[in-house]
Amino acid sequence: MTSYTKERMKQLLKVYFIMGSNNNSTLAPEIILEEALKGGISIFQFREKGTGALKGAAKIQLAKRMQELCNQYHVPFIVNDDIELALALDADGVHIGQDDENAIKVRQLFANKLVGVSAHTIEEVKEAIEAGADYIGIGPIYPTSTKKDAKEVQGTSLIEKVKEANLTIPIVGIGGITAENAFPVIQAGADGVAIISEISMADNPYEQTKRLKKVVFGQG
Ligand SMILES: Cc1ncc(COP(=O)(O)OP(=O)(O)O)c(N)n1
Ligand SMILES: Cc1nc(C(=O)O)sc1CCOP(=O)(O)O
Ligand SMILES: [Mg+2]
Repeated sequence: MTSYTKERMKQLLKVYFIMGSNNNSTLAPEIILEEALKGGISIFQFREKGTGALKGAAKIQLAKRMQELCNQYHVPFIVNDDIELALALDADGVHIGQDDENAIKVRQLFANKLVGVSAHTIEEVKEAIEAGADYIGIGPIYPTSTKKDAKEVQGTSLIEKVKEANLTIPIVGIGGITAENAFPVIQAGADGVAIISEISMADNPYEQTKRLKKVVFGQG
């Protein structure tokens, strides 16, 4: 664990926005991120992967611009998968999946930073806790077309299992989450929702973020 308490971590997970340069429609990624920041996202993950993803200097430059925006709004900036980039930018943390760098090693490398781990079974959740993860990402909750290699849709079943097992690690649900279907994820026991397309492809990312935030706080 880092210096973030579990309670603080749970607050940060409320509306977790994730994006890269290929998740947008007409607006530029930086514009979308700033609108989402104004709308009240609680944490941001830079996830530059998939068709047409930037590489090399272009990727680093975009990451830096997005990090600067997050800093302006005092929102933690997390890097997906790319440990080297996270270290180079002194990011606030990293998110890794089961096919990425080993969680124990990542925990050591990012001793005072946030480490998020994806989990699809209760065993993976327990392993992530053992490795010292600050939070777990559970998904896909609903069908998603954003991640081509997503696992089978599991609804909220694993979230419920984690709560039944009295495991207190902060949880964020991910995959196909919209303002219309977010509340059951919270009701099942997640601390927040992780979103790509519902915000990044929205006509108005600011309004969409505000809508999601209301739902997560039970005011939707
Ligand atoms: C918050 C959050 N949860 C889960 C994931 C998925 O991570 P992973 O399984 O490593 O897949 P990729 O995102 O790397 O394709 C995530 N990124 N964020
Ligand atoms: C990045 C990611 N991880 C998932 C998982 O199940 O671990 S689903 C997913 C894509 C989330 O995008 P959208 O909000 O557009 O469905
Ligand atoms: Mg990954």
